[in-house]
Amino acid sequence: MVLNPVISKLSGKLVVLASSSPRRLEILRNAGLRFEVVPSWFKETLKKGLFKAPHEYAVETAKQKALEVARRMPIKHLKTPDMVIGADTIVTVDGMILEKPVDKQDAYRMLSSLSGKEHSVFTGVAIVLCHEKDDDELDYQMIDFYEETKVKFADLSQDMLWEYINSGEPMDKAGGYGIQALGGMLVEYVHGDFLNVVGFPLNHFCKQLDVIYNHCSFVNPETTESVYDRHSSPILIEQKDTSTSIPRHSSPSASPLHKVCQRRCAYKCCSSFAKVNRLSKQDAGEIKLHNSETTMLSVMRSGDGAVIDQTEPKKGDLGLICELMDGFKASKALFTASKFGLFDVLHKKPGLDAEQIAQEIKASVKGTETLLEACVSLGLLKTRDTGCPKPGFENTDEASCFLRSDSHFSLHAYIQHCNDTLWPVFAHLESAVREGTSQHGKVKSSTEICQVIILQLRFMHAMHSSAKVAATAVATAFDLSSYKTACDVGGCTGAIAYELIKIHPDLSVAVLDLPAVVEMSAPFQRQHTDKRVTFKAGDFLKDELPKADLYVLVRILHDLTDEKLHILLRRISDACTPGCGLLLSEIFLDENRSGPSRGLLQALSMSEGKQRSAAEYSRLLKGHGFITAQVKHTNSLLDAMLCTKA
Ligand SMILES: O=c1[nH]cc([C@@H]2O[C@H](COP(=O)(O)OP(=O)(O)OP(=O)(O)O)[C@@H](O)[C@H]2O)c(=O)[nH]1
Repeated sequence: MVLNPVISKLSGKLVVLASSSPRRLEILRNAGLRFEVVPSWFKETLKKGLFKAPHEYAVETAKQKALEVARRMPIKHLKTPDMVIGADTIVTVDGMILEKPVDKQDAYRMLSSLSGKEHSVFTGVAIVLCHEKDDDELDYQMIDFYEETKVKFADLSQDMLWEYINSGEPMDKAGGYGIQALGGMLVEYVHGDFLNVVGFPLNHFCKQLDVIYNHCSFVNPETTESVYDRHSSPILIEQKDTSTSIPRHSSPSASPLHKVCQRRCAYKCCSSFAKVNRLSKQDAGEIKLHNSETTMLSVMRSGDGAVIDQTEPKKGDLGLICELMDGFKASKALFTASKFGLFDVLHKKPGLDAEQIAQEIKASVKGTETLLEACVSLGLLKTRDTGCPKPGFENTDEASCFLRSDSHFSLHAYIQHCNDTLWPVFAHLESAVREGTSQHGKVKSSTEICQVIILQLRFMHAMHSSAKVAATAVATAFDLSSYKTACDVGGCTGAIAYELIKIHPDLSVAVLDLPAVVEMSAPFQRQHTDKRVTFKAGDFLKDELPKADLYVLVRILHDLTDEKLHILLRRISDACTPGCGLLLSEIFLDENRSGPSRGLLQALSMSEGKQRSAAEYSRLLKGHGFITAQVKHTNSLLDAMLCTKA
């Protein structure tokens, strides 16, 4: 028998606490909840500056912790949980967010900033409701909320502070104190939920369970039907079209588009608001559930059921517009840092200060300082306390992984391509839109002919680097064990081919590309000794295609005119016998063409071709005798589709 009947609704379900915090475990165990503990591997590195309010940071971190476990469990633990709970506790004082101290000095800095003052403790909580799917994708709904508690600290003397720090208690606790133990002695008063300070707002959590299990029937992921309160209490849901595919390991970037489609919420949370997100198997579609206190939208339905959006301006909208207005500045800051080799310098010598970095990259100190600060704000660099007045700088994990020129997944060359080729093309976007033509010609005409080869090589470097990042997702998208020979049509440097043979030991791949490309791709193959990848020079629109039982088309079709596209598909179809496969990899647009932004923005600079949805590609291929067997939204740079020749 448990005090809160809602807890009992979870009996028989696989509930997972995505946390290593012993306090959260204890709070939930004491409440009678039965669950497994699977600590999250999500690193708490979200860029705080990107959040409008501190609680949003805590909530987002909680979401990412929970999602990481929800995604990992079916793969690593071979079971899909019914519910995953994630939480993140932070302390805010004087506009700063304090998490767990990294060392004693950090604990001292935190505790002295709290001394004699009132501060806020926020715990963000995420509840992920998972739905098992036939394929290996995960459908889930996300409920998130936060709780705020105010705590006032007494004046703390130096002795007291150090005695407390030396007790060891502060180290694994947000803000550097544990209110439930020795830290309780530092506290003058607490306004709000005590357990929230300890790490988990139990009361609010139970109220949310009540909403989930007693008051709401959630959206059916298959039909995207509306949410209705069983007791007809009005619900307002804002459906956000997050059509941009979100990399499974990254923090979500919400698409700007909002579609309002629901009713009002009767449930009132005490101090916070609740959100319900739904991300389908394409990680698309987000739904927010507001309580009536925070409702800023009024929604009506017209006679034909269409939604009339009477949205009043709200603060969030300005944030979105500012983000878009500044987007080009952020891109250029990344390109510039990359061009100066900043991420390579900081990889070799982490912790350098601005002056030392300026010397290394041969730039002005003032300019370097400004660039470094911008990079920190964008989450590309982080500062390091060197004990000197000037901070040191180091790469974030993302920069280490993708921005160094020598890392395995380096996007350095692709970023240079963005800077040197795409940036000037986008400067002509107005003309491109007005005239409906690509502006590549205009930009290229100013280029010396002798530079063409250098440009071609740079382009190959760019394609190679982005192909390497996408390669694993493409190569692992489907079971290709029944194919023995493949032809990567327009396979350039062989980045995809080498990944394919790595994943599929019985496969050998012939890469077909133009003679000049094959010639220039030699330096990219030096590190590879495997003879299962061969290169054949030829024009895929004219020359004979190598015989294979699997044809691979990665980022080819979107760039071709309709005429060329049909020529190529007809040629591949003619080369195929029944049962042969076609592996197509592109960015697949949503069926309503509302995203993902990566695909739609790329279309703005495309010379001849067209971006398409999976269904559109499927129809095209069907016209050439290929039946689509499987489609995979990989959440990497490219999606994939496997078809069979009928
Ligand atoms: O008074 C107290 N305040 C805070 C705590 C504990 O502090 C940590 C907060 O850190 P976080 O939210 O990042 O959670 P982790 O411990 O790292 O575990 P996760 O696996 O969930 O990331 C939390 O443990 C609080 O309980 C305290 O004990 N007293």
